Amino acid sequence: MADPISARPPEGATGVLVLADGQMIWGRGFGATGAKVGEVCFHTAMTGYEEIMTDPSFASQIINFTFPHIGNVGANREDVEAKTLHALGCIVREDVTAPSNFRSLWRFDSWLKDHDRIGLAGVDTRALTGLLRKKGAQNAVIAHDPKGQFDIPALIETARSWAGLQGMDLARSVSTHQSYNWQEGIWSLQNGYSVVDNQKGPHVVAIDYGLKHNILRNLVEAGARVTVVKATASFDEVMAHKPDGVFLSNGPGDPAATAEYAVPVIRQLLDIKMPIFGICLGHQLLALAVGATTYKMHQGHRGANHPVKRLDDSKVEITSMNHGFAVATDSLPEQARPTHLSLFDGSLAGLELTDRPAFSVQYHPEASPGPQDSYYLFTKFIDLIAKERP
Ligand SMILES: NC(=O)CC[C@H](N)C(=O)O
Repeated sequence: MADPISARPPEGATGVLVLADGQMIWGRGFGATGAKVGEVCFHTAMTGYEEIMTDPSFASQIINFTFPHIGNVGANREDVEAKTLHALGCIVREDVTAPSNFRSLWRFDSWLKDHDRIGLAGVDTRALTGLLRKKGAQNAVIAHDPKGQFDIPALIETARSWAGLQGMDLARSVSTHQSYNWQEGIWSLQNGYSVVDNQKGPHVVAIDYGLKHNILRNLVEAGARVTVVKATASFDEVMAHKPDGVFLSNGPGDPAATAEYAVPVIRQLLDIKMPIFGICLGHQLLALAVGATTYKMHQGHRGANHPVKRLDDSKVEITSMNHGFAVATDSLPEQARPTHLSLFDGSLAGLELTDRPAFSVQYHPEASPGPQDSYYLFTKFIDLIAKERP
């Protein structure tokens, strides 16, 4: 490798990804200018870049998209998973084109710029993915300057001195500050989003560690009346809403760090046999609450076609995944039964408690983006509540 400090950008480079080990990946910057530090990881979904960029689970992450054409349907108000973009930026193969979609409101690059997110185009994203598979997710800086002037030593230092996601609680920073009700169902081409009034349905309190809107929509479609509360809500604050069931959401960062304030609340909910359903970070927190441990994965799972084996009937669900931490299967206590396994690496993809009405999955059944094989889990939760709280 060339001396990283003296390596010059190729002609016309207006963007760069600087890895903590000093490697530089040059390209054409787009979106906002400046520099941002985070973890660079790769995502293999072929569609759904709006959902991915707005998913709060991607806070402090830079997404390297393996699909080469990203941004070509622009951005709209319907496909977002949160009010703003949460991924720090993205790396793409092809330059962003003008949007070609009747729903598009913004060009992808101006959408990034408006939300202070940096893009890097013209990168050999396959080679970068190869590097990330080999070395694992990397701490890095993504930078964009239209004049192509970069203080490389300073960027390397920023990437090197960033603490990394391990030990980092990010749920608190992306969570809502105030409780609110949610009534929107899932989107259809004919009707867009409809308001679903489930006043008589079971009341689900969703703890927002960084939740995605499509999870709330699926809970509503399954029949729940939904109230969202902040990540740091106490047991009493949760119970003040008189829940029939509690949902633990997905979210960014290290589950072991978020556990400090989330686990005591979950344990109290388990003690009163509250029906619980957790997704992704919520799954990890449920596992931590019963004494299991989590670990940081080498490269993580991020894509929309991850096969998962359902152990009860050996059926395979094709799932959407986005996680960089996982629950250590061998750390599960006796009363936590593995229900799903990743067919990519055998890691734990779901569990169920045998002595409490609680279950969780590591993947994203709300399928946003991705296949809808696992929508049934939302109904399973509502059925569980009906059984436990007739
Ligand atoms: N989507 C999520 O909830 C991600 C959970 C956790 N931050 C992880 O990376 O494993």
